[in-house]
Amino acid sequence: MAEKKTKIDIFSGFLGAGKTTLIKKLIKEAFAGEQIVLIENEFGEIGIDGGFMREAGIQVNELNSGCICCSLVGDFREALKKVVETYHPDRILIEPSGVGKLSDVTRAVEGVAEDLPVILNSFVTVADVNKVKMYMKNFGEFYDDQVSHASCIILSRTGNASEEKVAAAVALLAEKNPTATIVTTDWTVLTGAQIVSVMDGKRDLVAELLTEARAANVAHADEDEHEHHHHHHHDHDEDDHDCCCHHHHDEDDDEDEHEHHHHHDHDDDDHDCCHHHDDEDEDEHEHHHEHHYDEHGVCSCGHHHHHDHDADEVFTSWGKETAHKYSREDLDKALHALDEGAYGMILRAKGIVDGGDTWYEFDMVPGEHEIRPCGPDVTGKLCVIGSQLKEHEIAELFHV
Ligand SMILES: Nc1nc2c(ncn2[C@@H]2O[C@H](COP(=O)(O)OP(=O)(O)OP(=O)(O)O)[C@@H](O)[C@H]2O)c(=O)[nH]1
Repeated sequence: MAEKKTKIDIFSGFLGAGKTTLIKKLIKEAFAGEQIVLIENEFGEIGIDGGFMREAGIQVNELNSGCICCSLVGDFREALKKVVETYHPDRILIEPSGVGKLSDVTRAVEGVAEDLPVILNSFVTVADVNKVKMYMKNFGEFYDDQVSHASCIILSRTGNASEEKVAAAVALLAEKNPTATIVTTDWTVLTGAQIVSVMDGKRDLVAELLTEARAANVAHADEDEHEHHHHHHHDHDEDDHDCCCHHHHDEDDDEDEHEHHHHHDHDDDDHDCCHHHDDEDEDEHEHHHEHHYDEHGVCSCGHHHHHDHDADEVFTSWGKETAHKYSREDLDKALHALDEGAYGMILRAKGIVDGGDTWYEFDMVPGEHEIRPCGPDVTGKLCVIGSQLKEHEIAELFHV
């Protein structure tokens, strides 16, 4: 009997895009009968997402480290091997850091997957419909890499977006990746199974139509030859038209083609985090070299980093554990303040804190935030990610 192969699905997406939300939905709605292992790589000092996954009883291997490709090749090889050999799961979901390059992740997974009974099933990229333009402009090096290497792109927050906004996002994404299926329907009205069938490539209408057209051509050629007039009906309403073509990611994708936009362009109408930096000189946009992997000669992933930037050269994170108590109003005020620009370019903040009577979890991305009551944790945790973070001021803002 053939050995069962574990499917590997990689969920990439920029900070706050909605990866965790999507994974939660799929685990609940689509993977209920399957044995799932989630491997996360949180960018940031405190991996807050680990908490809820642990609650859900799912094995989490958190790899808290800046350089995603390095940590993947180092810890990840072992983690993946161990997970496969110990659990023989049906699927392994990998959620890399929001600022990791998908190409680094997929290459690392492909490398370690060769000797294991696994198949790389999908490379999904979650993209916030409201931020496609802004992130492409400001963080193209990371963002475009995630977009162009995806086999399936799932737009988040389309429920509140206008048709024009969705169309504009699709046009930009399709330009960078003409072959990926782009899911535009608000995912709250889709079932998890519908989303998984797109990820698994079962419902690729373009492929179905191409197959149909090809079959029709053959049929016509046949007819011409034999002057027969049989009607060849090709029935494609079954879901088993498994076209694998869109899972191929030719290695000739030229990474050097990625432009390194680090200026802060703000001429769009999107909510953006950066509108307070218009007067910045492009060159002034610093690249923190605190975690410069070049000083070790070669990064352990073996990739050349000459013109590339590691995520942690551009993005930094600030994290604190705290027993401080925050009212909902305190949090609301602090999260609004973070979005004003005075604390650096904040791309993401999240945390779980003691609120006195209850605990609160919060999530912030540029232009919006959410505060939810939740159960207590062992201590409060705060995490802020962005570039040019004013750490001292952020600490003061949160009274820590
Ligand atoms: N309205 C709406 N909110 C969403 C959607 N997707 C995500 N969010 C919210 O956006 C915030 C961030 O979502 P996450 O799922 O944590 O995003 P993530 O990509 O895992 O973020 P990182 O942890 O930074 O990698 C949360 O407050 C979510 O509730 C969506 O489709 N619609």
